[in-house]
Amino acid sequence: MVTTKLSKIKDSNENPKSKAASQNSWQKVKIKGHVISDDFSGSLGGLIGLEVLNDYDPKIVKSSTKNRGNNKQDRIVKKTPIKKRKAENNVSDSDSETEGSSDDENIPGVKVQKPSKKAHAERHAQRMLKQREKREKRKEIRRQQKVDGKPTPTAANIKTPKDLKSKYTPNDDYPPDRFVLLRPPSAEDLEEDSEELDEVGEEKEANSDEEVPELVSLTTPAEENLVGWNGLGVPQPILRALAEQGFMSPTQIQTLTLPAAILGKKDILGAAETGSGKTLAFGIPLLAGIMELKQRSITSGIRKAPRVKGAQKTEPADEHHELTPPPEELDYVSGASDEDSDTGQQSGSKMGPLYALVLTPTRELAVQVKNHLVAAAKYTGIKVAAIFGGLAVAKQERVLRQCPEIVVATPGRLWELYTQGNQHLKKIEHVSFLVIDETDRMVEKGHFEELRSLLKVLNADEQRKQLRQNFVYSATLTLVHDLPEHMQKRNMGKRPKFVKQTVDQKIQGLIDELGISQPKIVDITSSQQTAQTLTESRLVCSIDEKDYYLYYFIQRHPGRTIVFCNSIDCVKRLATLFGLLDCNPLPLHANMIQKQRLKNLERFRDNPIGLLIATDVAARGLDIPNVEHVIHYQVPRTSENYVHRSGRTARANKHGITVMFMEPGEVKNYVKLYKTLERTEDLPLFPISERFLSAVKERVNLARDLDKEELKLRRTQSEIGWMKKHAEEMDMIIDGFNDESGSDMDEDAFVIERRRNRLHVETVRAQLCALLSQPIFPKGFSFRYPTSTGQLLPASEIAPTQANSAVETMKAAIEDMKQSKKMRNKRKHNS
Ligand SMILES: Nc1ncnc2c1ncn2[C@@H]1O[C@H](COP(=O)(O)OP(=O)(O)OP(=O)(O)O)[C@@H](O)[C@H]1O
Repeated sequence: MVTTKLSKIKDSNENPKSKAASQNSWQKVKIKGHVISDDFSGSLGGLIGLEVLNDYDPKIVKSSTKNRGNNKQDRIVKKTPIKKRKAENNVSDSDSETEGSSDDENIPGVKVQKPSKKAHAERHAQRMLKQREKREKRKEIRRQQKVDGKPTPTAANIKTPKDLKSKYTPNDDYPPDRFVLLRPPSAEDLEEDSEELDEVGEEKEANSDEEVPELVSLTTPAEENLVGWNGLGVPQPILRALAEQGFMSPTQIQTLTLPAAILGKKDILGAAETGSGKTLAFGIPLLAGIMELKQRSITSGIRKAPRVKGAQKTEPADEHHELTPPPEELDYVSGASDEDSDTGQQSGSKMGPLYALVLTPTRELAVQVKNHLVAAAKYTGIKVAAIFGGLAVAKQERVLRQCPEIVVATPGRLWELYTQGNQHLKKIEHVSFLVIDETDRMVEKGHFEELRSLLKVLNADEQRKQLRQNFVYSATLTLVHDLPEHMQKRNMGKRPKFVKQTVDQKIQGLIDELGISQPKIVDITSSQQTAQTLTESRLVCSIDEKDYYLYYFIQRHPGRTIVFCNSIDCVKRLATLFGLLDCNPLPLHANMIQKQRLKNLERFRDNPIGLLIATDVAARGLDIPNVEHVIHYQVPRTSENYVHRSGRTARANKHGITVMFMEPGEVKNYVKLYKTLERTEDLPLFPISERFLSAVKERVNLARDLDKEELKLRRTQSEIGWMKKHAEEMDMIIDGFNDESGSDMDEDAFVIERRRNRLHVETVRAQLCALLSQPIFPKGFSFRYPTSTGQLLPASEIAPTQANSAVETMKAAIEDMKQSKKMRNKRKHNS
């Protein structure tokens, strides 16, 4: 049983009468069981609610009492009764800047010495004098600022509890800087001594005998918004970096998982829609955990492991890890190589542990996750590196010699380097944090065999496995499939042989496979699986017409667009065709060299009307801002692919649209997908204005023609090249092969044919060029499409600014469909 001041807050909130009564003194109450600190300091970082503690590490409960003497920060935000403040000031007068806490009275051994009236009057006079001087000084500063221009408040100059530490108190026991900033000071405040905060209270105290008001007016609205992160345990340096990126409050998945991950040290299995901020949901706990381990000078094991029978006690790895190469073996020269940028902030020691391993299914995603972590780690000094295939092994080994504390990797390259005996990667055996992003994809059978090998290494030691904190995330973690057809057929008898896997079974399978011990499962995916802000649609056509509709869509609705195909060949063909149509397509598939893949992504990011044509290699995780459209050129093979492809748009609460192109042969796949996603209604049809299709077809047909002719020419060219090469080798001269001029001397039919081909190509290209210079849609064109009642929807129903927006067009069409359905029902009812 512990006495706390928790009751006062509860009382004052709930009952106005008791509020008045309790304002003058804290009510001591007895609470059975665990007590949670209600303050916003201490290792709880502003925890929490009683109910959540059941899930948390017992350390937290202990620390709530341990840190009671250090509750500095709540003074900034809470109202303190003036009489109590007076007593506190008297107590702490000798270390004048330290404001007393009401809790101090409860600390055994603290004696309150009552001063004489005279001494009090003297001190009061001194204080008043000092305040007057300060006021003058402040006025002078403000005058100066008016002349020079005011400093703008930025996240960088937000005053933190740590910043205030030296000014408020010389107490060395001030809690570590893992506290949420509750009331960041304003720019003006930055110019003044934090001592003033006390004095403002004192000044008021001198003038009136009322309560000291909350010191809230010193903040800017932007900084105040950071309060959204309160109570989640996010350390201040991370918070500062988040504020800089404009992340003023957590997303839902972050709110739900961060306390359990940071404060409870729980394993997390998280499922949330695409673009909902899952990367930081695991990124922040990684960084916070590493900061904590560094503070505690421990290199491995973020949490206490339960004792395993028969297992030997694992000694924590020491600070200078034995597997870290000695400095003389390092050939890294600071600033001399481009690997600098790959490890985020690269400075200081090359000796160091590997705290965290993040595994991703694709190389692009590894780079992106690394970048997210580097941005969030800006003020922590934690180094992050990405290791993935397609780049030179030697380069990546150099990166690893700098001992990044977090390694983000694809399983293949990681395993390759590990088995080659890389010294830094050897440390994965006792890594403190493991993240498996896009987990459902990573553990799919037949993929990422290296992951299984890695898991064997990671889980080899039971004790270490228990010490490790695991994070498992995906948008489709809890998506379960119907039984395949052949199993359904075999289930026809009385007793079904096969049963559909449940969500719980799927989760349990993951827990067993990954060796997770203390999971907290958070599933906030909606029943439709895709983002709430996504508008979904489909377009039914023949295979041949798909190119027309794609060109129509791109021309009609300019905007950043990703086109997904099921095969590399399809990507290549479309990239060539749309290149000829001057759409500047950027292909992305697994057969491209890695540098080109990354370059194309960069270009796509930079172009607001960029067109990326990709296989499913780009389906998962890629966070490209403001992708407006996702086109499924072919119906995806799995529901997961549909959800992830579609999730490249409508991210972070932005709006986006997906259009699925469907030819009759793909209906079967569509139905399967529709069932798995538990849809009850067909996807609505995307509206097309037929009157422009002939112009579209003409251009696309010419481009196809040109493509064919160019291919023919390339083939003959390469044939000639081959023959020429062999003729030269044999020292032979073959008529016409050297001729590129088209002179009359050529009688050879082969040469004449070649010249004709070239001429045809040039003619078609000129025709296409002329057509492409004309717009398909006249300037100022307002979209009118046939409604479900067969009439044209008046253009006035779509705002002119939104006339080009595919989302708005689709929304208007959906609305129209609803209206006509209503009308039909009404007519039925009347008749
Ligand atoms: N607290 C926040 N406030 C505002 N934006 C945020 C916040 N956290 C993350 N974001 C932004 O939201 C976007 C999506 O985040 P992220 O890539 O982590 O999504 P995700 O859930 O992992 O998506 P996917 O399932 O597609 O991988 C990113 O641009 C990220 O910077």
